[in-house]
Amino acid sequence: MRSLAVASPLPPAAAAARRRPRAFFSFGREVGSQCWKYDLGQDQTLGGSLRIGQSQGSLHRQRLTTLLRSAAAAISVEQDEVNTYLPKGDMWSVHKFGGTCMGTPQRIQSVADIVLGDSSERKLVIVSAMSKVTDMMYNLVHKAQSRDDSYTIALEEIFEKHMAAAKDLLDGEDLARFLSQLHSDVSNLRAMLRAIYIAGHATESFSDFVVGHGELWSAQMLSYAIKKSGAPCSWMDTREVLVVKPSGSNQVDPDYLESEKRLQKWFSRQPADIIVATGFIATTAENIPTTLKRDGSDFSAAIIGSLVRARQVTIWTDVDGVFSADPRKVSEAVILSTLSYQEAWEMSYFGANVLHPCTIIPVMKDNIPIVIRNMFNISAPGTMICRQPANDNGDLDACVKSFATIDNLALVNVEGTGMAGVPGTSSAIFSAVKDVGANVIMISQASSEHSICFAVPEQEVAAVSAALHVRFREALAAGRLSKVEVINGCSILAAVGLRMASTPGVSAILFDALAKANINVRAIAQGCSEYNITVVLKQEDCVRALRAAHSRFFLSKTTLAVGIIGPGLIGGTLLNQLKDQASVLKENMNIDLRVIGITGSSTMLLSDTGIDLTQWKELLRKEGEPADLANFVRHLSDNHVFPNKVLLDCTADTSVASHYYDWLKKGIHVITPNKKANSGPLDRYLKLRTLQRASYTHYFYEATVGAGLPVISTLRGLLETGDKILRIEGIFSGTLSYIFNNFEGTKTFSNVVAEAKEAGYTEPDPRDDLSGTDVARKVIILARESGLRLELSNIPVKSLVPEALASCSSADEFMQKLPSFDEDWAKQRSEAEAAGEVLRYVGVVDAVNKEGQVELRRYKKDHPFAQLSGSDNIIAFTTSRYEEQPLIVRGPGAGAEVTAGGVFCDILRLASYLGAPS
Ligand SMILES: NC(=O)c1ccc[n+]([C@@H]2O[C@H](COP(=O)([O-])OP(=O)(O)OC[C@H]3O[C@@H](n4cnc5c(N)ncnc54)[C@H](O)[C@@H]3O)[C@@H](O)[C@H]2O)c1
Ligand SMILES: N[C@@H](CCO)C(=O)O
Ligand code: NA
Repeated sequence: MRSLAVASPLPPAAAAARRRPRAFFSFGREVGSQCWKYDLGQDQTLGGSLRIGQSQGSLHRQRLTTLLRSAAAAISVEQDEVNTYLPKGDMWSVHKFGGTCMGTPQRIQSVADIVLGDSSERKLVIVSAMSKVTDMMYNLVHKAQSRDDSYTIALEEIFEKHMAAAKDLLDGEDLARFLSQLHSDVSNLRAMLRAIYIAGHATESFSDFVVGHGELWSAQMLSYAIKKSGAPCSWMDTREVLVVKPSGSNQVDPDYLESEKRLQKWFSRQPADIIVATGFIATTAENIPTTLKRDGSDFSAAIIGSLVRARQVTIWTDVDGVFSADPRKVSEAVILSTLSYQEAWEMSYFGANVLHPCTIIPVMKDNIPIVIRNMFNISAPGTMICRQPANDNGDLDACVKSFATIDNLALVNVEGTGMAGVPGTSSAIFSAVKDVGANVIMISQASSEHSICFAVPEQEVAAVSAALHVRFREALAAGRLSKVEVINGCSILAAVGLRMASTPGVSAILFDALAKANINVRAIAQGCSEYNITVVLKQEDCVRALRAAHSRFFLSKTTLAVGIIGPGLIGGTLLNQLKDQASVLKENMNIDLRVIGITGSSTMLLSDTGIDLTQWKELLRKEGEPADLANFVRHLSDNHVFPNKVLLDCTADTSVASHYYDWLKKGIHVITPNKKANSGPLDRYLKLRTLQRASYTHYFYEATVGAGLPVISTLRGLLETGDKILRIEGIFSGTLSYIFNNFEGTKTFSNVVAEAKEAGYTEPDPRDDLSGTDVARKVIILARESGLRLELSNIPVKSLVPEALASCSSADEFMQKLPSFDEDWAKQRSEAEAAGEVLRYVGVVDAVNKEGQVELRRYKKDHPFAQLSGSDNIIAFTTSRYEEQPLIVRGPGAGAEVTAGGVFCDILRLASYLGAPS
């Protein structure tokens, strides 16, 4: 049972007057019931006409109040002395409307409607000045004290603004009353500003007095607007009630006792069910007007909420509630339904636009919930800030409530062997920091005590560093301290959540998300309260880090920004597959793929948020800019919105492939069907793989061998589970497979080659296929994957390109001249046929002898290699485990759809490595 005392003893002087009646009333409310109990004191005689004896029972609050009032009236006790009128407790609901909510007469009317729509018995409404008015008022004072006489015009504008609003909103007597007050206030202000103008100076209290008029006028307008609908409503100048004392720079402490007394007094004079009170302004104990400084109106609402023990304080604003991260930086940020006081506190510290921490203190002590709601979307339930978050579902991911960032910081690192075990070092460091007035945002010291690092705002770091150099001059000279180092360009990312405390694994998830987004963490701090994990990172990584962490904790998508190089046959087909599958991936697998760049060899198309894939070709043609690979890659790596980025190289270009190392180094994942990197110079290949294995950056190339067939993944599976590769043998060329499967005597050789090219099986230049180079590359790729250190030149290759055509300047010329060799080919074919054999072009990785071969062989017609059709590849793995019967992978090994499908599989593999569900 909570005591809700509504009466206070009379002052001793009054109590001493025996003839005067005394009234000690106390009210209590049974938790969970609407029954009010009263106990009307001790056998009191309240004058001749009214006698209330010992009495106890249930009575409705309203009837009791009426009773008390008539008792007071009947015995003609001065109201001040009876002092029993301010009820407290659950009947009160406090609302606060900021400047934006009070921005126009229409909005003020909506505010009135919201207040009237609240069914609470009593309502206390705190309002700010109409939007921009506070700034206009400060500007008035500024102008006047700088002797700029345009202050008179500025004052006139303010007057006009309020007059116009009032005329829109009110009518009749109320309008007249308001306008007359406005006139009189403005003429007082004019006089006061004139004085400031002459003096060339305004004291803080003068300035506070002037500025507070914005709230006075908006409170009056709203109270008249509410009254207009017939509800009894008074307005309150909180300077009569709210007493505060300054406490440090730009801060005040409320005097609750004195404020409560004054509020009682005010209420006993003007009891009303709806009170509209001015936010922001207050008074000192000496009755000098002042303000509540930062976020003052929220603070007013919280203090008054506490004074009346409100059941709830609602802060109305223009957002749906508190977001899990800044929605300008994380588009998937969600509205939180509840937050604990501590969480709100932590978040507001980190600049999340929640509440000023001081706003939480008054309500926290009385356990009053604050609800943040959107007055422009009243269907949104908003965010409730209260003691116990209600939506604890025991889920590890739900431990983090929100993420916040602070930019423009510098880290200071003080390091040296002379610090360990020497008491007073940190005190000396921070007293030097204090002396230059810098604000320390975060501190971290490892237990070895050899270094202390802390973050300060970047603009304060020069002074801090200079002060430390002076303070530690001797220690630095003597080598006890080795350095005072400044690291500029830092940001803080903080994860906030009450339930992180004592839940293992939260930091692991956070750091895993950061590592996967290739973000380097420079410093870490977590207090033992465990509400907050703070990491310091490079400012340029900050938004990406925020998004990576947020998407890992908040069921939002694994977002992958994709850059496609080479929108030719494979690249173009892939783009179409991505277009068709994007929404399914989003829905079913929480993967959000955004193609933010496409570059061909002459034109490129860039987008910050994602290219519309239904018309990528048209957009590339119409809106494309000249291709520039360096700029293209920069576009991707400079994009700080998407945490994960991948470049898809769908060219056959050696020079594009030569950049993979740099891209991986930048933290950009690489996926490709291009064989050039893995079959290029061995040292480069090894360097690339070493880098990739040492980082969280991925490099996938399944489509380089057997197109979409699971060749690389099968080989890896065998190797990783400890199997030993003995031999890999097969038909690795879709083109050559197609050619020999279809070169059966009915068509010429050159015709079949043209068909293979037409079907999209060949390399951009079919000579790469016919020369055996393409097969040799695949053999090299598989050999290296199996651990052999071979160069392309180590593999003897039987070329099918007639020597005379090797020097053709283009693929077209080659195709034109090829028919002149048809006869030779017809001859070779019939010789094989006569022997009951077929021609097949095969590749071999001989892991035992550490060598590879690529050659045209003849096989009996019943050999498995002779049974293929279309562009089939067949790859036989002979291993320790598959020694008798090889493991065989077979199927179409070239062609646009299957190859693009193989690349797509790699993209999804990447997404799943990055945290998408598998
Ligand atoms: N066709 C298949 O069945 C198949 C199968 C597996 C792997 N691959 C590989 O896929 C890759 C693409 O083959 P494709 O058939 O789509 O070739 P393609 O010639 O149709 O497409 C390549 C595209 O890359 C562009 N390009 C070339 N150099 C570029 C550069 N430096 N910068 C930007 N763009 C550039 C070209 O303009 C063209 O649009 C090749 O590496 C190939 O080996 C193809
Ligand atoms: N040109 C290649 C494409 C697949 O890598 C082939 O024919 O096999
Ligand atoms: Na493959």
